[in-house]
Amino acid sequence: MAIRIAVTGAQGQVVTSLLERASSTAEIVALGRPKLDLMDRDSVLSALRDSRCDAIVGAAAYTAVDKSEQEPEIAMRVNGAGAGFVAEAAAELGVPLVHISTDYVFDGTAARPYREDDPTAPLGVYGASKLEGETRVLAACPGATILRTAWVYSPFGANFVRTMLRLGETREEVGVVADQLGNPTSALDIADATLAVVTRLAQDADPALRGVFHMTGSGEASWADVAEAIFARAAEHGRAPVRVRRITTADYPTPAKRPANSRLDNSKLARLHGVALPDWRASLAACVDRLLAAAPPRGA
Ligand SMILES: NC(=O)C1=CN([C@@H]2O[C@H](COP(=O)(O)OP(=O)(O)OC[C@H]3O[C@@H](n4cnc5c(N)ncnc54)[C@H](OP(=O)(O)O)[C@@H]3O)[C@@H](O)[C@H]2O)C=CC1
Ligand SMILES: Cc1cn([C@H]2C[C@H](O)[C@@H](COP(=O)(O)OP(=O)(O)O[C@H]3O[C@@H](C)C(=O)[C@@H](O)[C@H]3O)O2)c(=O)[nH]c1=O
Repeated sequence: MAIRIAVTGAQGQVVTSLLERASSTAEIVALGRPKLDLMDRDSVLSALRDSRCDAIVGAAAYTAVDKSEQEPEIAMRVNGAGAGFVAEAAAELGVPLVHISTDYVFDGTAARPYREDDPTAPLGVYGASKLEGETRVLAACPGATILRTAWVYSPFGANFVRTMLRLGETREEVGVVADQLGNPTSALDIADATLAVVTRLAQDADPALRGVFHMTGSGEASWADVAEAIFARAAEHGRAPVRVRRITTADYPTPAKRPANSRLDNSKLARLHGVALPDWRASLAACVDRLLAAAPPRGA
C-alpha cells in the first residue's frame, strides 16, 4: 500500500516537486494556506490530524532572505514556532517527520564543506529563524530527521535559475557574485531523495536514521559559475549570449549577509541512508531545458 505523506505548503518548489515525483508507492497530501498556516498552531495541528498521514514532510517556510531582515517577527513565527507546531503534530500522531532546513544556518567562515555537527552561526534573520526551527523540531519531536539543503532551483516558483533566465532576456551582461561557494540543488532531486528517506523512516526505527543530515546536489559552485552554466545551456537553445561579469559580494550589496562558504558535506546521508543526489550540472541543464522548452524566445 502507498505511504501517505502530508507535506506543509502547497505551491513551493519542493512541494511541487514532491507532487510531481510521487509514485505508486507514495501519496502526497499537500497542505497549504489557509487550511494549514504555520503562524496558527491550531490550523497546523488540525490539518495534520485530519490528513490521516503515515509521515510528515515540513517543507513550507518563509524563504525571502532579504525581506526577512525587515520582517524578523514573521520569519521567526513561520520558520521557528511554525516548524515546532509541525513537530508537535508528528509526535502526537506518532509518525516520522522530515523537516527541511538550510545551509544558511552557518556563517560561512569554514575552509571546507560543513558537517552536521559543526557549530551554527547564522548571518541573517532567515538563517536564524531556520535554526530556531531546527531546535524546536528536535525539542518537540526528538525522533525527527532534519535535512539541510541549499541553493534550491526548479522549473517552479521563484529561484536563481528563473531570475537569471529573466535577466538574460533583456541584458547582454549580468554581474554575479563569484566569492560565495555552495551546492546548487534541484528541487526535483530533493523530492526523490526525500521520498527515499521518508519511506525508509516509516519502515525502520533505527535511531541512526534520525537527527540532522546534509543533503545537497553533488559538486560545488559559486553563484557566478551557476549563472555561466545557465547561460551556456540557454545558448544551446538558440538564446542570445549573455556574459557573466564575475563580481564580489562587496559589489552586490544586499540587506541580508550571505555565507561565503556554505558547502555542505553529504557523506553522513550517503553512509546511513544510502542516498546521494546527482551532480548539479546535469540537473541544472535539465531544468533549463524544461524551462526553455516551455517558453519560446521573446519575439519568436
Ligand atoms: N529555496 C532555497 O534555495 C532553499 C530552501 N530551503 C528550505 O527548503 C524548504 C522548501 O523551500 P522552497 O520549496 O524553495 O520554498 P518556496 O519559497 O518555493 O515555497 C515556500 C512555501 O512555503 C509556504 N509558506 C510560507 N509561509 C507559510 C505559512 N505561514 N504557512 C504555510 N505555508 C507557508 C509558501 O506558501 P505560498 O505559496 O502560499 O506563499 C510556499 O508554498 C524550506 O523549508 C526552505 O527553508 C533550504 C535551502 C535552500
Ligand atoms: C539576482 C542576482 C543575485 N546575485 C547574488 C545575490 C546573492 O549573493 C546570490 C543568490 O541570490 P538569491 O537572492 O537568488 O539567492 P538567496 O535568496 O540568497 O538563496 C538562498 O535562499 C534561501 C531560501 C536558502 O535557504 C539558501 O540556500 C539560498 O538558496 O546571487 C548577483 O550577484 N547578481 C544578480 O543579478
